[in-house]
Amino acid sequence: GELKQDDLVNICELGQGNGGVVWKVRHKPTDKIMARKLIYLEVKPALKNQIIRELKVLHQCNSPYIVGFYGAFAVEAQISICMEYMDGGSLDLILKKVMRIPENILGRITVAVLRGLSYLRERHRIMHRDIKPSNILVNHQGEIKLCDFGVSAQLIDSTALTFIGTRSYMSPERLEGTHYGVMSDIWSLGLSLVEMAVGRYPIPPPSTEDVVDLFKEDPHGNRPRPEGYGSYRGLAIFELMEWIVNEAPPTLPRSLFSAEFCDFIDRCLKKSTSERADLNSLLNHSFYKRYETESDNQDVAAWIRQVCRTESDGTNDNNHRRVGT
Ligand SMILES: O=C(NOCCO)c1oc2ccncc2c1Nc1ccc(C2CC2)cc1F
Ligand SMILES: [Mg+2]
Repeated sequence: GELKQDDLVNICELGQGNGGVVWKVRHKPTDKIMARKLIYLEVKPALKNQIIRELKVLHQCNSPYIVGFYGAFAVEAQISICMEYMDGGSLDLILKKVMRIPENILGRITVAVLRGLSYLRERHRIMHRDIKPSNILVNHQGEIKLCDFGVSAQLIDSTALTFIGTRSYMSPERLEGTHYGVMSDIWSLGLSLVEMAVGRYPIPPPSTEDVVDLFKEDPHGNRPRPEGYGSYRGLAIFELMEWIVNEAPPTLPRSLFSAEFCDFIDRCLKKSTSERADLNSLLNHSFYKRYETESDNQDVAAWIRQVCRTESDGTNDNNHRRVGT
């Protein structure tokens, strides 16, 4: 049945994004645990009703690579989107716990994201529009799913001016304001994979010695980052956008990653959309092929357990307050 505010009980806050806050809630009538995203919007009632109507299309969004949807409703100026609770959290939070994500896990993430993007395009004729680590969620079953994609055209329009993130995963063509499409999602995937592989936002690109430093402590990347690690002073958002449009794209150091992974990244991060790989060619790339055969999620499930164990049972010193990156 329809979800409504009075049936939801807050358990704890899961996170604050630009423009939205997410709560872990319990739906009393069904006792189901959900994630409830609240988006504050001051729009005329007619537009709010249109957004809710467009969000209800999410009931038809059923894929192992897309976060489940329970319902959407509005109370005053708050839009609520109730979705599947993913108990492993988002990859940006995971990245804060570990130094970086190993290549084999990044391969499984790549399979899930490409299959999720294909599903959204083939079955719903939409692109994601906001691929980045915080919009890729995992759970203890080892499942990897996408959320926060542009299913409601009116919500896109109503938030276009406010939802500019602090660090941009936007493609050069999108920053230049020219036409863009799913090719822009491919750029964002490439940039997100480099960030998760190296352990810091990759623009401006870390120098070779920076990368060697990032890797020298612990080649396996399981030890959590020491205090203050990665808190390099990034560029201001406008400098960053200029860099993305004018400078060469980041690449992976060939000495630390497989040739297939490096090639996959290079094809995602072509600045010119005509040279950039499209979804179908990536689904035939050797890096994707290497990981698409995995029949179960046990490798990811084991890694998530390990990552969450290092955080919970305090087997190392990463329980101190973390320096904001
Ligand atoms: O959250 C959004 N942006 O995050 C910035 C604020 O933190 C967002 O931006 C949109 C634009 C257009 N239509 C939808 C959304 C949508 N939210 C959304 C989309 C799909 C799902 C699926 C159930 C998994 C859940 C969502 F919360
Ligand atoms: Mg998000």
